[in-house]
Amino acid sequence: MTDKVQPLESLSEKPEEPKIVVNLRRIKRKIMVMSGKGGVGKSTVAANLAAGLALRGHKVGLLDCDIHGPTIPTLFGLESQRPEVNEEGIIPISVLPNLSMMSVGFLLGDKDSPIIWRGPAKMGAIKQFLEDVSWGALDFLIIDLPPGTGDEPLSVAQLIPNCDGSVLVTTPQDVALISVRKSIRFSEKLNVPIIGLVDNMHGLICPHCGKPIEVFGTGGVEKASEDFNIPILARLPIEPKVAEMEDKGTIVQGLLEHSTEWQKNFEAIITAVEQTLGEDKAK
Ligand SMILES: Nc1ncnc2c1ncn2[C@@H]1O[C@H](COP(=O)(O)OP(=O)(O)OP(=O)(O)O)[C@@H](O)[C@H]1O
Repeated sequence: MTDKVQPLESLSEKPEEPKIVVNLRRIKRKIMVMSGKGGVGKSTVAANLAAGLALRGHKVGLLDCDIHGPTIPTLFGLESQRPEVNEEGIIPISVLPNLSMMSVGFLLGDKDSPIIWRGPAKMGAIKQFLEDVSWGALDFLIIDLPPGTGDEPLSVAQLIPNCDGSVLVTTPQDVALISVRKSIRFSEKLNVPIIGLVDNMHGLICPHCGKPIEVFGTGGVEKASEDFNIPILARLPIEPKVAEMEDKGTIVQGLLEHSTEWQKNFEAIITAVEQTLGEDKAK
C-alpha cells in the first residue's frame, strides 16, 4: 500500500492574512474623512457623505473612529441604539436599508460619561471595529478619523489597509492653511490619494440682505489648493439648519429636502467620491 503524496502547494505554508484585511475584503472603496484640527465639520461631512452616497443607491458603511467625541449616533438620532452580536460578528446599526454605521457612541452606557482610555485601549476598540463588525459587501466605507494629525489619528489610519482616498475638511481661515498642509502630509504619509478639500463654514449668508459675511476670512483654502494642486470639492457656507438638523438627528431628511445652499453645494463632494468607483484600483 502506498501513502498518498500530498500536492506540493498544500505543504508550503501560506502566510495568514490579517483579520482586518479579510473582514474588509468585500468593501469596494474605503474613504477617510479627516481634518487638521477639531471642530471644523469633519463628522458633519463624513455623515452627510455617507448618507448622500446611500441616497444615490450605493451600499454604504460609516465608521466613527472619533473615540473621544463620537457624534455620529447623535447626528442620525440613534443614541439609544445598541449593536447586536451574532456568529458573524458585531452587527452595525442600520439607518436605511443600504446605510449602516458603527461608533463607540453605541457602546456607552451613559452619553455624558467621558471616555478616559489610554492609547492602547482606544486602538483596541478601533481594531475590534475593523476586525469584527460585519459590514457585508459595501460600495463605500466612510471612515470618520479622530481630529488632528498626531499619533492617535495616524495609528488609527494605519490600521485601515489600502484606503482608496481621503477628503480633507477645513475652514477658510488663514490658519487653516497650516492645518490643511498637515492633513495633506498626513495623507501622503499613509500613501492615500487625496480626493480633495472641503472648504466648510465659508461665510454666512446674511438673512436680511443676502450678502455673504466672511466670518472666518477667505483665501487660505484656495492657496492650499494651488500650492498642492488639490481640488476644492465644495465651499459650504455656515448654515444654521445644518447644526439644527444634526441636533435633531435628521441628516437624511435634510439631504432629501435639498433646500439649502449648503446641501446643494455638498452634492459635488458626493459626486467626487462616487467617481472613485470608476477608477482603476491597481495601486
Ligand atoms: N457649515 C456649517 N454650518 C453650521 N454649522 C456647522 C457647519 N459645519 C459644521 N457645523 C457645526 O459645527 C459643529 C462642529 O462640527 P463637527 O462635529 O462636524 O466637527 P468635527 O470637525 O467633526 O469636530 P471634532 O472632530 O473635533 O469632534 C457641529 O455642531 C456642527 O453641527
